[in-house]
Amino acid sequence: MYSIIHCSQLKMVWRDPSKQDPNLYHEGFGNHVCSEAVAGALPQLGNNPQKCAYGLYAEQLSGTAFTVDRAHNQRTWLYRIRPSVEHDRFTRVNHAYLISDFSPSCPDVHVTPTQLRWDPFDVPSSHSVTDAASGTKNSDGNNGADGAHAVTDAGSQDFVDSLRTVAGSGAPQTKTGLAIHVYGFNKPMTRKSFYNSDGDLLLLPQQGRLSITTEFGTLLVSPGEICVIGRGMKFSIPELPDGAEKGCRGYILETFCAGHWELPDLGPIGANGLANHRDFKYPVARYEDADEEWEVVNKFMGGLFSARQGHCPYDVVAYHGNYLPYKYSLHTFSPVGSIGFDHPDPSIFTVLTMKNHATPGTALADFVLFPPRWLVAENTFRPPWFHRNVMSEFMVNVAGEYDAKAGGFVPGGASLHNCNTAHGPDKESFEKASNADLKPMKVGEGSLAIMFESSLQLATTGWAVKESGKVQEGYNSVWQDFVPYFRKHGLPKSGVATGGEGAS
Ligand SMILES: O=C(O)Cc1cc(O)ccc1O
Ligand SMILES: [Fe+2]
Repeated sequence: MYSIIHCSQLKMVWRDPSKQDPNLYHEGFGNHVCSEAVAGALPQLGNNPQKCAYGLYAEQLSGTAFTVDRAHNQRTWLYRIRPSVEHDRFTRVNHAYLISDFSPSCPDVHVTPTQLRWDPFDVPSSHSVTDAASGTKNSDGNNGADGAHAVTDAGSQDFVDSLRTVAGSGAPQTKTGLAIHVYGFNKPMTRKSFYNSDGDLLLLPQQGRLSITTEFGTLLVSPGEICVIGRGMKFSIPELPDGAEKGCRGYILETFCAGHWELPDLGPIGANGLANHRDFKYPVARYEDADEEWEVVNKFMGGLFSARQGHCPYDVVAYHGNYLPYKYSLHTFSPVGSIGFDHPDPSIFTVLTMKNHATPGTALADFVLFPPRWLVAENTFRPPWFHRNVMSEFMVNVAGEYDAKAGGFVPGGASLHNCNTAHGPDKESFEKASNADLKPMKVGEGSLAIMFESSLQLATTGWAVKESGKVQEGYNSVWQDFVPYFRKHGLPKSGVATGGEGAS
């Protein structure tokens, strides 16, 4: 897991980025990676020689405190054309829909234990030009010291403009909690770079492939894949995919805590299975040496701040380290399941976990997948059972149909079943599954549903439950009028156990 990997494609001093294979990645979750776009750009010894090769500047980006134990310590050394610090002062930019205060008394927040389900959130089409579509607007200034300005024109939106917070808990300032956002953009980020000081971002594209430029190189992330961009890493989405008239939509899980995603322990499953190390892909170094006006937007303590700089921030010629953005194809997940009886807990489908080290076994967040799989369990109600989970469950349908819902949970849509909120199969799915012929059957073919599961209670935003207009008002009616079959057995209206005769 902690081996050093060198980019094997280095045959000459410099590689032409236009000829770069878009499928060239380093592989292996948690690896220390060495990558050079110019041979010899990495120091032969140490991290910060008196003079770096090619006159590059050495810069360390840490992802954990310097003192974190070796197994969890993350940092990367960047060798770049200019140091990142060469930028102007930050000015405050208001963003109307990015929320980071989830206390129940906050006016932007709407708290309810009721089951919630959303139709797909809107994505502006390539020609939409309404004011309302713009997520960012001028602020009144910030403490008088920094001026304020808008970062976007009204109308079409880029990735940053389009961010809308749906739900969350905790606060970035104290590095506790998480937020769930949705994006829907139709405009490239032109000479605009973004980094998040509030936490790691797990991006789940649902519509439209993302071409993500990062300081470490490029990641192409299609629906069916996820990517993780760590706290402090700069990135841009500078182009729209071919045929992107419908725009790009996806969900983001932002984790505020100081830790990072880990592969779950496998326990008795053994050394292999679920998400395998080698299927995690890291970008290869790639740089632009350009003196041009760039805007760097930083999300910091829940707010957006913007600074200008006169050079392209993607000027990293070489890097080595283990604090890196990465992508993962959900199609490479190797599921395990019940081959006897009973429907197992969905923790068997955990792709990545964000551990809460204060409460072992109870994750701040788990990223869970419902992959295509065979169901063979005998004498079993095979879909998810009725349950009241102590963890909160935010689900997204990326594609196809989810087996516990007979409709309504549509691709691009989402649902939230909060801490202790009862849910499970709807009436139609219950009747169908409890009378089904239990032949081996494949579920989930061509479909993809995921869950952000959290030990925290999740507050929803006013935008998500009201302004967006996407909440399905009648959702909870799918669980009404279950037949009380018990009554067909002619038993008395009340009863009581007589003693310990049933104890095991
Ligand atoms: O509620 C859901 O659909 C998610 C889920 C799936 C499952 O198989 C078991 C429990 C669970 O919460
Ligand atoms: Fe559930």
